[in-house]
Amino acid sequence: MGKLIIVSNRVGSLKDTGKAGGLAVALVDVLRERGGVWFGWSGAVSDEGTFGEFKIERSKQVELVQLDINKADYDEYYAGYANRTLWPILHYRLDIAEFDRPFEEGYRRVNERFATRLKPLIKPDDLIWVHDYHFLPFASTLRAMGVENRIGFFLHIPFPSPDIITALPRHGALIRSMLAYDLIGFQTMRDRNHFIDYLVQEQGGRVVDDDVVSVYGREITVRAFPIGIDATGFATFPDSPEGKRQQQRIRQAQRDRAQIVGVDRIDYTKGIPHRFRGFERLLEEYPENRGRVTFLQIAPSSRSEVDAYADIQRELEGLAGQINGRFADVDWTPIRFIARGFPRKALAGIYRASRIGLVTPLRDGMNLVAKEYLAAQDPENPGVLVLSRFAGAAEELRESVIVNPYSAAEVAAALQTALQMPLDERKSRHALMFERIVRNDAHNWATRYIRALGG
Ligand SMILES: O=P(O)(O)OC[C@H]1O[C@H](O[C@H]2O[C@H](CO)[C@@H](O)[C@H](O)[C@H]2O)[C@H](O)[C@@H](O)[C@@H]1O
Ligand SMILES: O=c1ccn([C@@H]2O[C@H](COP(=O)(O)OP(=O)(O)O)[C@@H](O)[C@H]2O)c(=O)[nH]1
Repeated sequence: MGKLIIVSNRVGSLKDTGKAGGLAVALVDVLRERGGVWFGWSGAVSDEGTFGEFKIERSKQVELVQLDINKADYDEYYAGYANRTLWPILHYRLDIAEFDRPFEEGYRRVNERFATRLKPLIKPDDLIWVHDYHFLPFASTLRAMGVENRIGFFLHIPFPSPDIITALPRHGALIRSMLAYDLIGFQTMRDRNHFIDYLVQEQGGRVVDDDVVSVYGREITVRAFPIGIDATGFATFPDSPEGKRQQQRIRQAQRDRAQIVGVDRIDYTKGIPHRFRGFERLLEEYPENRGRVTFLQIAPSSRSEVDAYADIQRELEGLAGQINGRFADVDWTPIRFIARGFPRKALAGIYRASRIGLVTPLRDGMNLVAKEYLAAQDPENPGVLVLSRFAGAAEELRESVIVNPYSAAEVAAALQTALQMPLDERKSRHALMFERIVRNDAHNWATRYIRALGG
């Protein structure tokens, strides 16, 4: 059995700092089991860029191998084609995407340089697993260099219908380059079906078997693999010292008030302003909640060099101020908006102390916060997850209160339902979903994918 090579823009960590997400931890576990390499960007920008020395971290049979990129790569690849063109289009936001950025510019250059640097590390039996929209053409670049290994791809973000994806200039060339993969995985059946529709409608593909599409003489497996978290591990976090400390702080400050919590990177896909308006509508239409319910939004900044991200924080500060100005009382502040991140053990305590987890993206590949909120609940007295129908997680978490995030009235009604939900119903909904996220945890997800790839 050859080693596993994981390629992704962000690379996990071998140190258990508690900061790494469940996904990073799960992938490191899988690498530890069979030995392997995790290859990607170091997160640093330097003059040598991809021509510089590898930054290597080793532990037993796992190696993290990382490269810098240079300023032009950062602007054209990460902050450029990946996050100004692909990210908005794949999240259905044609209105803010940049259409005049050819992928042949920095995006393809960085893919080619990373592939060139990876090539000498590849042995004939190795399995290669490439992640996310930063590296769509990676396999085709490797194939052009003569690499014949099994290569799989997993897309962490949505894949929209052909109507939308065909608005991407030169979509045909870019997506044809993905046909060099042997297995292409998506978060949901919806994304998988859109991709197959695209291959059939735009590239002359033919579905030959359940998950197999024949296109340009190749047979590619296209399947949904909804990503999981380390649910049993995360369930212990509220009882960690940091988790307990946060619960205590909230309970002291909130006394018997019900807390609603939202946790998201500041991103226009997450629907945070819509969510604020939904909470405002709750206070308007169900006035019995005034003085008795609070909303805490945690929102670390993200990709702030990209214009579409720059103004969201200011917009949220304005909205929170407006809503607080309108409803606050001397002893009650309706919205607390915190524009920075928290470690995951602290988040777990915050989730446990919150009566509602409010997860309302306008589009999201999966949304791990939804799963973490459930994992952190006390099974004997769980809170309620209010979840957007447009999060990938909604395909699995059917017992949450599902909402249309665009409708403030619907969000307000869902919050009211959640606030009034009897204990028995909360327990039964939570038990069903918790059992499901334990069964499909991050480790099972990775193992299933690798098996499907032939590992
Ligand atoms: O690396 P950044 O630019 O700082 O962004 C953070 C990550 O955002 C995206 O996350 C996605 O993956 C999650 C796990 O599968 C999924 O739950 C979520 O819905 C997605 O948005 C992005 O896909 C990652 O590559 C980024 O590292
Ligand atoms: O202050 C924060 C906010 C978020 N997260 C973590 O960031 C991840 C967010 O993943 P999700 O799939 O919800 O969205 P993404 O940001 O990947 O689009 C989750 O594991 C969160 O626990 C965190 O550690 N601290």
